[in-house]
Amino acid sequence: MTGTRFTVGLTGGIGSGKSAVARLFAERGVDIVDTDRIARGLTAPHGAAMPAVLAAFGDGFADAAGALDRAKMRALVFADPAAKRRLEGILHPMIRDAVLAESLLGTGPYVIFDIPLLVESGTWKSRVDRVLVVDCPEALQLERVIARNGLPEAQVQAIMAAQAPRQVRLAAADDIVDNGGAIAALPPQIERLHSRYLICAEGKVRND
Ligand SMILES: CC(C)(COP(=O)(O)OP(=O)(O)OC[C@H]1O[C@@H](n2cnc3c(N)ncnc32)[C@H](O)[C@@H]1O)[C@@H](O)C(=O)NCCC(=O)NCCS
Ligand SMILES: Nc1ncnc2c1ncn2[C@@H]1O[C@H](COP(=O)(O)OP(=O)(O)OP(=O)(O)O)[C@@H](O)[C@H]1O
Repeated sequence: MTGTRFTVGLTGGIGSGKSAVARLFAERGVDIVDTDRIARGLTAPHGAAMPAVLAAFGDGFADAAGALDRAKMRALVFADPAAKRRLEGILHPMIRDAVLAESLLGTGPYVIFDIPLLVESGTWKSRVDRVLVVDCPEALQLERVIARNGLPEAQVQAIMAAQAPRQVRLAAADDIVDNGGAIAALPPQIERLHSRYLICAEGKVRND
């Protein structure tokens, strides 16, 4: 990637700790572009994707306020790969455009794209300078998501089955954050990575 700021693609399976890691970079002044946040905005009441989503899936997928009924859509797409492809076909191009637009706005030393599906989607790898994977054992992902969302174990398993396996994601990593331990183990790892990324960002500015 040339002509843009140094960009890190942050990824990891559901519940691996991407948001916790992104927060620590944000505290250090790094710009974060979060695709889950963008996707939620697109499917909020009057969100830009809602007309296309309802045309494809039916008005029954909107709640009373006109937002996406997320629980209903979650139950559908993680049980029906064709429906998942249809939803992604609507949302992913809109998410991609919004990410690239938002990345131009920040003023931090570099930018992190928080993209759960970076490894799966194929389109992002060439748009980031480094891939940072947040890793933890799958049993911990399961435990943390159930504790956070109260989702049934089978539904979390279905979401994990729709994502790249841990080893495939790790094979795509330039850098890895180990989140298999306590939250307190994160800051020293983020501090080390941040120091290195600042040097990379500086180098990129000089070479541009
Ligand atoms: C299916 C939806 C409605 C479920 O909403 P819900 O509020 O339960 O989940 P939320 O959006 O907070 O996502 C939570 C996590 O689910 C996983 N996930 C979401 N979408 C997908 C997907 N298409 N494939 C695999 N995993 C996914 C990610 O790990 C994500 O971090 C929602 O995730 C959605 O609109 N997904 C399609 C858009 C998409 O692919 N988003 C991923 C970021 S690009
Ligand atoms: N090291 C840890 N120890 C205990 N709990 C943790 C740890 N890291 C994260 N968590 C908790 O696990 C849950 C998932 O973490 P987080 O939301 O950061 O993951 P995520 O990868 O962003 O998830 P998603 O893919 O669903 O957006 C949160 O409730 C978070 O507080």
